[in-house]
Amino acid sequence: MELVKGELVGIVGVNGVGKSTFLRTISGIQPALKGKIFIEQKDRETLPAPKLASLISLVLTNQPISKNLRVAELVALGRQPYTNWIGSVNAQDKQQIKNALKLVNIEEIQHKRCYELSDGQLQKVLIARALAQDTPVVILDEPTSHLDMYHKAQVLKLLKNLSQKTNKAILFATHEVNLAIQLCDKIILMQENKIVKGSPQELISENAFDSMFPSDLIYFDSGSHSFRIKTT
Ligand SMILES: Nc1ncnc2c1ncn2[C@@H]1O[C@H](COP(=O)(O)OP(=O)(O)OP(=O)(O)O)[C@@H](O)[C@H]1O
Repeated sequence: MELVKGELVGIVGVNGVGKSTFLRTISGIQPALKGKIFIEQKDRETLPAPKLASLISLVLTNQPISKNLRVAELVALGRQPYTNWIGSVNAQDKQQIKNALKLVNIEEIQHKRCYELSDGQLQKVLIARALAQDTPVVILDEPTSHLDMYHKAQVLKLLKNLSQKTNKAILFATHEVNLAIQLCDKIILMQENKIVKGSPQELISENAFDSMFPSDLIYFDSGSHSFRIKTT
């Protein structure tokens, strides 16, 4: 598989199919059982941790964070791969932090403590931290879990805009298939015995979504490009 700069790529698939395992493997949290990962032509396994941190940023669900920190402080942690051993930020770091807050549109809440934020706001802060890290690749695991329908759409729309504005490759795992179809440039559909990838339109025309779930309860409606519940 290939990730291209400026593209938003969603990974979809049923619970337990391996989406998170795949993302953890790409980002180096766990070793690959098989295969190789190259980032900007460099073999990931040969990259020292600080170099890897300048290439891939990661936003995980339920990752432990210190909610006592203020928003701007948490975003500033994204600069950690570039700061000196005491973590002091220079003018360039400050500019990157400012840019990240602006891109995600959270400047107004930058002085709030993270425990004061809603789940949707916190998710944006974590995305801003990844942007402050200034990497060509951003990986997110279920960035919209715990969010209501409006905020799910808002976060995914934000990722779409960021991929275009910042020219980053953004890869995320999601259960929001209907939203992914509307917003992603490419979709990777993981199934137990095969992986299909392509533009949403390509996957729809190949009827790839038809076999995603057991057919007793829901079905893929090719007219509305969305999953629907069977009423009979
Ligand atoms: N630490 C672990 N040790 C052993 N097996 C694991 C571990 N983590 C995950 N698995 C197993 O690996 C498989 C893939 O899990 P993974 O979490 O990657 O799936 P997923 O597609 O992200 O699922 P979900 O949509 O439920 O988050 C599952 O069968 C899971 O039980």
